[in-house]
Amino acid sequence: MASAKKLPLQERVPLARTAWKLADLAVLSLLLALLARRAATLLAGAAPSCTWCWLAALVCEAWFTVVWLLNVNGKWNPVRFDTHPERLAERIDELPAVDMFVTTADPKLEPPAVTVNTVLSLLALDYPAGKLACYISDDGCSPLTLFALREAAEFAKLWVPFCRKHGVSVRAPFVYFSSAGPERGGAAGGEFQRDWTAMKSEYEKLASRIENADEESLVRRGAGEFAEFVGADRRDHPTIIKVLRDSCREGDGTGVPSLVYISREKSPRHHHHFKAGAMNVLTRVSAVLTNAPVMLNVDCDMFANNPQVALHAMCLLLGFDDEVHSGFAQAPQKFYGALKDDPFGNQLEVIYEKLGFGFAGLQGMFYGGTGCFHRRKVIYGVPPEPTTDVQQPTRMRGSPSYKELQKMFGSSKELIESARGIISGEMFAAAATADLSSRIDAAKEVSSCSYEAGTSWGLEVGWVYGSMTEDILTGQRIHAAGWRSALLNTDPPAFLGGAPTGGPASLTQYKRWATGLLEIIISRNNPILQCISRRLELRQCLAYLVIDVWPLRAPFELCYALLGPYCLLANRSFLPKASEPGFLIPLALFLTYNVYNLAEYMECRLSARAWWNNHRMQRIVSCSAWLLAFLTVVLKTLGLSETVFEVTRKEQGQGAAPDGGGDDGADPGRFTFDSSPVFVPPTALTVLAVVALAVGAWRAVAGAAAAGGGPGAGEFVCCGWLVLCLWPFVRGLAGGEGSYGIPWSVRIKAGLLVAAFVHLCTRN
Ligand SMILES: O=c1ccn([C@@H]2O[C@H](COP(=O)(O)OP(=O)(O)O[C@H]3O[C@H](CO)[C@@H](O)[C@H](O)[C@H]3O)[C@@H](O)[C@H]2O)c(=O)[nH]1
Ligand SMILES: [Mn+2]
Repeated sequence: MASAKKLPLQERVPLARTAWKLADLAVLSLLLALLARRAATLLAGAAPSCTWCWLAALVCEAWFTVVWLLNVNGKWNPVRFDTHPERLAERIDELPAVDMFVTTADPKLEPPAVTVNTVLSLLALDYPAGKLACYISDDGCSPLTLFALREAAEFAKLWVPFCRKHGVSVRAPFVYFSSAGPERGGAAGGEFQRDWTAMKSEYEKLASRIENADEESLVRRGAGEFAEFVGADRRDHPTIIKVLRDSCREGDGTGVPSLVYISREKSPRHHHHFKAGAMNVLTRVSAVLTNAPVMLNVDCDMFANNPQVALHAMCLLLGFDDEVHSGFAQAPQKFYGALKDDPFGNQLEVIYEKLGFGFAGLQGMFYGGTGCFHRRKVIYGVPPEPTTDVQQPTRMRGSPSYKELQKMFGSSKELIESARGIISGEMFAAAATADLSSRIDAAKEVSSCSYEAGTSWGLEVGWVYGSMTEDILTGQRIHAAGWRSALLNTDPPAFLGGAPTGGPASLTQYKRWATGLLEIIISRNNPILQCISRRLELRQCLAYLVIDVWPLRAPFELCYALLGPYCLLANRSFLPKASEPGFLIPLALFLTYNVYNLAEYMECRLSARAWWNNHRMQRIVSCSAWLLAFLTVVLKTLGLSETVFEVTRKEQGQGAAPDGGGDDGADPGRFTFDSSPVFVPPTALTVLAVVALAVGAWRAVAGAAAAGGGPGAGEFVCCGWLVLCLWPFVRGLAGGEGSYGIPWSVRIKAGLLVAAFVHLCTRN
């Protein structure tokens, strides 16, 4: 297809980081020195007063060293991918079709106005409209969502041509109209001004129709359109599919892609596998309707921020000599209207910038669940074409028989036929001509609850089941099949979404992620097994472990955090005295580690405050969300509880009319609480640390410290640092109106834990 002279569509650029590598090794040497010294002290029987404290510290520090090593591996050789969409025209005769998936699950937590903006931004992408189709999965089975989308499909007929005509830079209308008014002079100025004003008023009308829609009256008046919602329960209803727009049929010349609404069948007798289940239904429905060889998926709050994103993605999917290099192209998650300095530590900028680029330099970027372009065949479990130097397993090589396909994909003839083309690697199948509505029956068949029974869906085909963090798990399966993946780092960022704010929502999200990660670790899909038995590369496996071990870090970090308060209360020590030379090692480690992290934030153009917020949140998350995730999975393993996907609340402001967004004087960056059990351990830890500091200080002043064996500067610093990290809880305990204060039920449970711990410490 391409002659050697032509310029490449993408370039893989290794990023130099010599100074960082030295810093990585410096921290590593300090960690090793700490371990060596502690082990030597223990072996010599010289641990002052508390051998088991020293032993526990040794175990924790050994674990921290392992985590550091995993991180060093993950970040060691970062690469960047530069993409050149302007070269597509000369390199490629035809662009492949793209099916775009949007998932939504709850019209209350995910307001339809938010979803609509995401959908509009996708419909208006710079890409041949006939090659795009947008599918929305609604697990909330909400007539409001359908209504909003129906309205949006109408609005799109004005919006899409407007965006194309004027080269609008951000095509989610709420963002576009919330920035400054029309600024353009010259000849086009007058016309643009008029178009802009008209468009803004149309959008406001749309937003208010969506805002004012009322579920009951929609369903009541629902003869035609909403008839299927009458009596439908979101947990128990037949499939609803609506073709809101069929670009083949409607010759209105507006260039708006097809748009399909799907609420998959639900029944209490079947497990629905949350988002992974929704993605698999979207995959199958789109297979029998448009069957594009490339699929883009975004969460309902993740709008396309760069209208060229699909073209950039094509540079990665089509721009390598071997397709194995780009099984998928993932954009880093970035956030819209994010709070200043990341008070809840969930904007993940440094993680994406350091680990994301690091992954990209190994087998490839991890799949992040949203903002990702997949090859359909990769999702179908097809391994990459063999390159000359690799011996590959033969699964799904050649053309599988009808029987084999049926076993994998289920009994739908239409699906099997469409899968055949995809498996053979066809990227430019002629678009089907029959209209979409004629294939609704086939689409309903593949979205039924029982369709997957006995097939490979959720195992070797589609999004993998069994983890709340289906994205990491699915990406891992793809890498284990031998694919590599690319990082789609465009400027401006490809997609922007919402990060949760407030304590409860942020910790719930972290808890879900950690729960899912632990589910991966203890399953047969864990990366170590995949590395041994399949084609997950060793360093990629170790990089995955950096993320996968989040919940396992909780018990170690909690144990270490308790050592300081324990020693102050029990009049013991677990660190060398300030007067001993051995003290310099933990001191240097503490300083170097924190300066290293701070420097990472600086390099990512973030503030010192953002570093501190993230550092602090990581301590909080570890003893709350990760710890609870750990316990939840233990209970699940014992068969005592189930894990569920708790959907993150999407900020209302995002979809609201452009000039809405009232400010009631509340401080959105301040930590909030509710009576959820996640708040109990950090509350207890806060109280404990404060009590321990007070007892330790009193003892020091009264001169009652155990001679030689008692706590020293190290223990005080540990305890003090803990209080600083848990400062939001100190504030929450000290008072605070409403959700700014820690509820009494949490305080009482925490109080009981502290009392029990203090009793243990002071027993003898
Ligand atoms: O039963 C469900 C539950 C969720 N969703 C959708 O899944 C998406 C992600 O849910 P959200 O509550 O926004 O979770 P986040 O924590 O923000 O999502 C991150 O983490 C998830 C894994 O835990 C990934 O699936 C997401 O892509 C990733 O952005 C949303 O579009 C939901 O509508 C469903 O479709 N069905
Ligand atoms: Mn989200």
